[in-house]
Amino acid sequence: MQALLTTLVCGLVVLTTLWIKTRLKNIPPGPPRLPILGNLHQFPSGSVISTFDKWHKKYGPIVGLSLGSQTLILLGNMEVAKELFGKRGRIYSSRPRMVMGNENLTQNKHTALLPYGPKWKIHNRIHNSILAAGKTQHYTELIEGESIRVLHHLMHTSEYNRCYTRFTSSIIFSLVYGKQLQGDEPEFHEMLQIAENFVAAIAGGTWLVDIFPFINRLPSFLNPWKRMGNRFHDRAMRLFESNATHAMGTKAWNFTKHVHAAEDTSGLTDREVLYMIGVLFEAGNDSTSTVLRFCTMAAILFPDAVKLAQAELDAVVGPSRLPSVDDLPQMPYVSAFINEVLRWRPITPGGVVHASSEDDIFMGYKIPRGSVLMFNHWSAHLDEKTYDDPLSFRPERWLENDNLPLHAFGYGRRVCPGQYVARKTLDVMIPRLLWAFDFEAGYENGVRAKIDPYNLQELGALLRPVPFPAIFKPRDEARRALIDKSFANRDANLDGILNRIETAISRGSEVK
Ligand code: HEM
Repeated sequence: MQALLTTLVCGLVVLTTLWIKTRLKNIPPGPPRLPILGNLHQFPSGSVISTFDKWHKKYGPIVGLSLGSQTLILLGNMEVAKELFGKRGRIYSSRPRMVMGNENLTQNKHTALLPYGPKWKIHNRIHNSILAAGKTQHYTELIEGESIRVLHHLMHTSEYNRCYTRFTSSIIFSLVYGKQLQGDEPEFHEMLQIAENFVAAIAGGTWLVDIFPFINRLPSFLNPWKRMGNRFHDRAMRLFESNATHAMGTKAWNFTKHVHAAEDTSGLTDREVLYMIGVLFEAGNDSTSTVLRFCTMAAILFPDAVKLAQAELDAVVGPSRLPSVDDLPQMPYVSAFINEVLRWRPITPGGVVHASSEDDIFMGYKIPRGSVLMFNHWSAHLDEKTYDDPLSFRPERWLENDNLPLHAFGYGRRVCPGQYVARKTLDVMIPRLLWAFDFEAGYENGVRAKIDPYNLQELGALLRPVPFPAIFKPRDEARRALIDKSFANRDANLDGILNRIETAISRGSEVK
């Protein structure tokens, strides 16, 4: 009996090894693999981005790895990402199976985790109905109004992190639920916590249930992953429902009303619709505010670039009015500064992973069906073949070459649908910050802090700077007075702003 068992186990091991070997034959080059384990033992436990970057430097722009039975393909420059996610998007636009993330925590309702298929297409169509470039042009008034609050707060508080989070959250919350956020509302904190818990749960390493998906079929009392998923999902659902109820009861236009009145949601349940709307807050608040944190870091570390941007702002705008997005075409250096922030520290260094749905051959290599593909934004944005002196923060590079690629928002069919809102938010806020303030490192225990541009936190798909103290010094009294006056006179009537958005959208007019 024991001999039979040993033969069976040995047979299974040999078959698995042969299967993996066949599957991995001719995949793109990568670090040497062990039988069965593949590259699991080399998989970084600390900084993923620096290990992947080393592999790209050694093996080229496309690196093949094996994690047990899973094939992982890293894409390290724009050309390969464009080819696979762009031209061959039909087969490279899905997501890998995520038992914990997709099936348990979000119960097949989170846009970013859905496989490519009919349900994702409905989410994407509806998201684009409100976030496309043509719609986003009408949100300038809302974003500019919120930006004045940021300038005013930064003159009175050193808590710029909270200030940026409130700013980006309030823009999305106003559009989606028709309510501006002051920063102390319970629903705001609950939304932030759900988003944070979601990122932490997805980032917290591989779940046992993802390695052995069959255990997810165990009954509830033996299945802590499902129980945790149910609790998490119900909590998010309750909040999305109560936010939507508030949104439907407001006087003015908002995204929730638009979806219910004007979009074809057949194919989704009512709860899926609420979730699809709620996802926008999760995806949109931390991302854009993190770019502002990196912008602040760059502004402290590179005062010469700030001076050049300020000289341009002074020439085009002067001290007696705030810059607006209409000024940007006359301010190439300031526009380049914004691009450079997005390039220098990509906030999603590995993008969001894709999965392939067919076997494919690329550059002579095999990419087996079901491979996981990661567009490595960090390596792509710091690639010395694409960018001269890539580690330096040099806005000038965008003026020297207007064909430089920038793909902070991903590529292909899964490209970020919020990219235009995000970019508009940065196009409003960054010039205003540069116009209003000089930037300095703050103090820690009475000593001037040393800001390290490599002091970064990798949390799942997100890259953030480790919080650092910063001082925002108004550049002169005239600017200080103008910010105070603009804050006092700002139009705080959100309903009016939202109604103007609705009118502009329904006319399809080109007003900003
Ligand atoms: C600077 C800010 C932002 C950056 C850098 C960013 C970046 C990204 C990236 C890299 C992806 C994955 C693309 C891929 O799979 O290839 C993504 C997905 C997504 N983003 Fe953004 N994003 C930002 C802001 C926003 C905003 C403001 C919203 C909503 C209002 C948003 C909504 C989404 C959604 C819903 C997805 C999932 C798309 C899908 O799976 O089909 N993002 N974003």
